[in-house]
Amino acid sequence: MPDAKSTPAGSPQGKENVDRKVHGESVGLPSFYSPRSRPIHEHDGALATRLDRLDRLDRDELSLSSLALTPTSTSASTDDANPPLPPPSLLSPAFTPPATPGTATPSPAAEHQPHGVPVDSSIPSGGCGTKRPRLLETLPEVQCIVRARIPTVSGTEMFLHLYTNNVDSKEHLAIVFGPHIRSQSLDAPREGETEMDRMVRGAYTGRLYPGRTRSGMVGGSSSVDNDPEEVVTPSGPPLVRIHSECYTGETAWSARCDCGEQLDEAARLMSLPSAVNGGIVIYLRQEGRGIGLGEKLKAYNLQDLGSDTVEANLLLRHPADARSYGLATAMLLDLGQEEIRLLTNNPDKIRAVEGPNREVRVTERVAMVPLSWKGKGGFRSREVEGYLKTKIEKMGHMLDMGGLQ
Ligand SMILES: Nc1nc2c(ncn2[C@@H]2O[C@H](COP(=O)(O)OP(=O)(O)OP(=O)(O)O)[C@@H](O)[C@H]2O)c(=O)[nH]1
Repeated sequence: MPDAKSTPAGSPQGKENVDRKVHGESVGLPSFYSPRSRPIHEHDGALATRLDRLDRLDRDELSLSSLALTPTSTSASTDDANPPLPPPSLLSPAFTPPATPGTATPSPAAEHQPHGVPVDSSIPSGGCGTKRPRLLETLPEVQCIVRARIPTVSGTEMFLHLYTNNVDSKEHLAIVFGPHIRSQSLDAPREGETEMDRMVRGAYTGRLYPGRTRSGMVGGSSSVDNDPEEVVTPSGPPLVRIHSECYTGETAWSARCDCGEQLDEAARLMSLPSAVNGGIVIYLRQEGRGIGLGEKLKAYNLQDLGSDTVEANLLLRHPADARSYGLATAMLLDLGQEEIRLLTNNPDKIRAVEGPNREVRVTERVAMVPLSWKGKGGFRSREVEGYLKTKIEKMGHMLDMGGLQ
């Protein structure tokens, strides 16, 4: 593959390379990406078959919550021109499930500190629900292709890591808070690369500055002794959020879900001075719980016609949740994390991210309580109440329904 020197990003050849298969991978990456340190695919021919199989698996075997629910509420006989006024709240205390550890709204004293509850998925009473998601036997292979420092509007800096993998052609991301968390696949030397190549793909220690000529990496491992900032000895696992892409909630200001708020809150918690063990948001491109944006928009129309979020998916012949988390597990391992504190209310996610052989262990679950339930801003809407209610009632989310008024 041509490197940065021979094929500039803006050149016609660079553009042409964007959609070209490289080493058998449909990575769709521009030509200025550095070569992989090792080929992920040994046999190009097997890839299409594998992707096809995984595509099908996504809908069956990888489905975390293929609930056998029969859609019920789509047959509303109301006149389209005169829809009934929504009730003040969709929720009744009668639905409140028994208290589950970690579901309560945290006390004001705890508001600046993400407090979690210990979990252990290996025992039934471990706080991870009872369902066992079906997982692939082996984890996907991932490689961090490039990393860059991102100063954020809150003043905190983070490092954005872009990954490719051997199961799909999407660019999954890890948003890393804490300079001590490093990607092994990024730091590994690549054949024929120069020091400038290494710095351009983000495999350097410390900070870049105009005129810098050395990456600060020796023999594939980071020599962090030249940057005291990176000499951090974590005293425990980092805080991790596994976030699934949500264009509507993160970009289009949707009040149908709390995805945008959750992403912001995860970043805020990971930026706290007390977050000395660092934090990672694994940002997976599985829009709409894996069904894609187009199908999610259809689901929204079905929701406006009376279905809840699960029923709408089923009516469209999708599983209630078509996501998988093997890529997240593999990315966490690449970032050197075998134990994590996970920000979630979703018990399926805990088990799934641990991997088929518990390659990663979730030691603690930190609840994601909507900000408005805590009286800390956020927003309320009829739609988000329905969304959260369905998560609690049908998808086993560990949230205290009492937060819904
Ligand atoms: N199909 C479908 N997907 C939705 C809907 N609303 C949000 N989503 C998607 O749901 C995903 C967000 O789920 P998460 O925030 O990871 O929530 P979760 O796994 O259910 O649980 P938490 O970790 O507790 O937040 C994103 O991919 C959204 O695009 C909906 O109405 N229908």
